Amino acid sequence: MASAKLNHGASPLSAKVVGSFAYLTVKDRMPTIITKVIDSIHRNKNKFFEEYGEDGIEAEKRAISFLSKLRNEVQTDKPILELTDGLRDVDAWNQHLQRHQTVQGSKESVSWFKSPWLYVECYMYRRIQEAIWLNPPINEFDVFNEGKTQSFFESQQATIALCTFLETLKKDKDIPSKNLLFDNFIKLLQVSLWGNKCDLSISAGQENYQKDSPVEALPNLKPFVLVDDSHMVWAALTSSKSNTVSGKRVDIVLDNAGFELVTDLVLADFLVSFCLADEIHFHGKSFPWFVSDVTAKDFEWTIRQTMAANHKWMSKCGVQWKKYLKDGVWSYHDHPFWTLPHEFCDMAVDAPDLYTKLKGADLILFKGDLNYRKLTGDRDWDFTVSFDTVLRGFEPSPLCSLRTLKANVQVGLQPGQGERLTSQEPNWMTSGKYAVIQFHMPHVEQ
Ligand SMILES: O=P(O)(O)OC[C@@]1(O)O[C@H](CO)[C@@H](O)[C@@H]1O
Ligand SMILES: [Mn+2]
Repeated sequence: MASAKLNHGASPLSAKVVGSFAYLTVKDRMPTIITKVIDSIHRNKNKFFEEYGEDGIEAEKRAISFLSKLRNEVQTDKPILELTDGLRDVDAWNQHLQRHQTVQGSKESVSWFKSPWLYVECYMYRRIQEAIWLNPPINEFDVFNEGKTQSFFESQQATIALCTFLETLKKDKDIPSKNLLFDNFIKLLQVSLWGNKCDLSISAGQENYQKDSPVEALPNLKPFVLVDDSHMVWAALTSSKSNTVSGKRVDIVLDNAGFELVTDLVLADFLVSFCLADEIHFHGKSFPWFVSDVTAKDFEWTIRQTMAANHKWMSKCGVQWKKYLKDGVWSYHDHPFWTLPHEFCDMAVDAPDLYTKLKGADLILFKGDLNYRKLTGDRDWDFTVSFDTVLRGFEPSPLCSLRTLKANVQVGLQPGQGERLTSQEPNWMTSGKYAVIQFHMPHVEQ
């Protein structure tokens, strides 16, 4: 891996700043998440015994002791350690650690409270994975599975409403006018945007699900969309410039399982059903990540559950999604880069294969807050700096971030807009109440 530039741009958010959201996350929310992981492993003790006998119990104990040690390292601001579990991303992580040690001047200075928040928060999830992975036979256990499945079941009513909305559109035999198609596209894009409100890591695993009809709620949410580039997304999707030989491809870089994933699948179904895309590539995580993020297992499970639902339109959607996958119209991809702590501007150098793959898309939708933090480098940018500027050359294809605000980074606002919000609602950047739809078109012809 070539050396990356850690020093590009404004300073990274960090728990160094006492009282900041990053500080409160490292101090309170991250230890709480580790405690919940320990609880979840402990609750499954009987299951491990049934499956693996005494070996399962021993592994449970060892994993819990790894995790207790990890929690102590966070709480006492210990140096970040090298990974030792031999997984394929170990070198990338350890090289990244060395870069930080070089920049910060010593091994001791790279620690939970002194280093960039983005780095240490990602590292915590990787260490949780290490604790599981190093302890066979429970090494395939998803410590966040219960929360993800619960959030799916608890959003059932909203899922039914959304699937019914989609199937009603499809049933209408008339070819929709371009205006109607646009209106419905905007609706489903916004539903997918607000689906991002339902992540479990911001609430440290507390219940967080969608109860109402997501489409009907949209007009009330409009004032909370601070930047709305959806017209540009539409233009990118409907321009004739795209690759007509192999068809139009939309990539969705997924965020959370549960209701958010349902909103993404419905949007993807709409794009294909109304010929706005010929192919959808979904990108997920290769191990459990940030409490609620989608893994391959979650993706398959969600489609299976949707198919099996006891509701005509919901199960019809599930059957259609399964068929899209079988026919190769939809495909699921994971790449180790998505679970590294790197800013996306380093992708071209640090994961050139993924960057090249993304270049094949006509549009990339980046879901959620963590993807926004990685797009912007999780830095203390001025609110008015442009989205184009902070991407710092990351432009594999036309791209759009659909994100509800849950971290102190926001760019592309009007002069005074951020300051006004700060004076009215001090926690506007972290409450999940506000959102952005931010688009970027590459400067050079792809
Ligand atoms: O990417 P997502 O699921 O929208 O949000 C992830 C998240 O909850 O995790 C961090 C909190 O610890 C924040 O960056 C962010 O709010
Ligand atoms: Mn997430």
